[in-house]
Amino acid sequence: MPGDGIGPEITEQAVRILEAVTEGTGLSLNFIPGLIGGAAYDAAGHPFPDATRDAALKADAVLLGAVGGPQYDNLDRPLRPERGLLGIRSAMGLFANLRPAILYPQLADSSSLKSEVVAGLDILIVRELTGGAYFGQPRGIRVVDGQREGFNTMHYNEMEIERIGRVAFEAAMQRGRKVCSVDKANVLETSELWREVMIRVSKDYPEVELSHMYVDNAAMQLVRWPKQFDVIVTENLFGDILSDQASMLTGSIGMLPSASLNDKGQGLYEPSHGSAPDIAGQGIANPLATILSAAMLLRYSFGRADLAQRIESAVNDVLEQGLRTRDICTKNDQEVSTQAMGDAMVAILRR
Ligand SMILES: NC(=O)C1=CN([C@@H]2O[C@H](COP(=O)(O)OP(=O)(O)OC[C@H]3O[C@@H](n4cnc5c(N)ncnc54)[C@H](O)[C@@H]3O)[C@@H](O)[C@H]2O)C=CC1
Ligand SMILES: CC(C)CC(=O)C(=O)O
Ligand SMILES: [Mg+2]
Repeated sequence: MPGDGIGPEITEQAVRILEAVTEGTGLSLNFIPGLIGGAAYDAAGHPFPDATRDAALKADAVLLGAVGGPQYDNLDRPLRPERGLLGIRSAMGLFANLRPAILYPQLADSSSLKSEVVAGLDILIVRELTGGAYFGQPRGIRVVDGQREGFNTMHYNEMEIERIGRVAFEAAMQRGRKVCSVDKANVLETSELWREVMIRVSKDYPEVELSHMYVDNAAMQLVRWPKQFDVIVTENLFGDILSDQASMLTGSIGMLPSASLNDKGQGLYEPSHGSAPDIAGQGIANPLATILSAAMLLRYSFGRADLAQRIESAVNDVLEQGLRTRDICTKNDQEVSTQAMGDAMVAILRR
């Protein structure tokens, strides 16, 4: 599902990479195109058409570009492209969003932070994806005392908190065995319950160290000393914001992939960034976040960690060759287009 803006440019490259890496491996992927976001609104009058829903629910995995654009910003809210994305996340029950922020060593100078602050960075943000203010009812704009007032509702029940907690603790068991739960328990009741449930879940994982941090402090700590974190688990809105922030530790938001998983073994894979209308159609978008999301697709939806690693190692190789899209290009590098980055990746994978 390419979606809008740079979506078609970056998914095109990710599909080429998936085709190249699976060649001759016994895994043959059948790609079914799907409309989502503004592209779906233009073609079918809705950002998440029934045909897209049906195809998504039948698929093993969904690869998605991004949705949204200024031409859609004045549509009624239910018809906006972003609602298509929220719709597919909800329809597939994709409650667990994994956003790994890993610094490829060649990009230490592309980060806005000092290289010693980010060198060796490897953190995983586990973001709850189907609850919180993005989905809470009631919501709307109403008139109160003659004034228009916007309102949203944030709520989380114990089941929702527990299941995302378990995802974070299980992930930590495979990594550095530390979970930092980020909340706003000094102010919000949802966070008070969140913290209580995280402590309860942690009892089942005695090898994992659980800590808690308020979200404002977490935003500061992420740029002060990000390597203190292993796994961060947090609710939907906080995770959305903190993951964009963490992306800059890796050099660019164009490097941050994501996997969104449900409890039926299905997944949706998309870069953490949006449709970047400011650079759409220019052939300069970084396709690596989407390509790394395709690697996550092979790992989580097809059990092919071997193929995922081949893609990740090819990303390392193209960076080693000095190839950079504009967002990660510093003065000694060779700037290449979205397509040329894809070409270089395919050449490495077919070698
Ligand atoms: N998952 C999704 O589909 C998301 C969609 N959006 C939508 O995207 C549209 C634009 O939103 P923004 O806030 O501007 O966020 P954005 O993530 O699209 O762009 C932010 C900045 O990062 C740059 N950027 C993003 N991806 C890049 C890439 N792969 N290579 C190089 N540079 C890249 C953009 O050029 C822009 O300067 C809006 O309509 C928004 O609602 C925003 C976030 C997520
Ligand atoms: C556009 C939003 C629905 C989502 C978002 O910003 C994200 O998932 O990162
Ligand atoms: Mg976001």
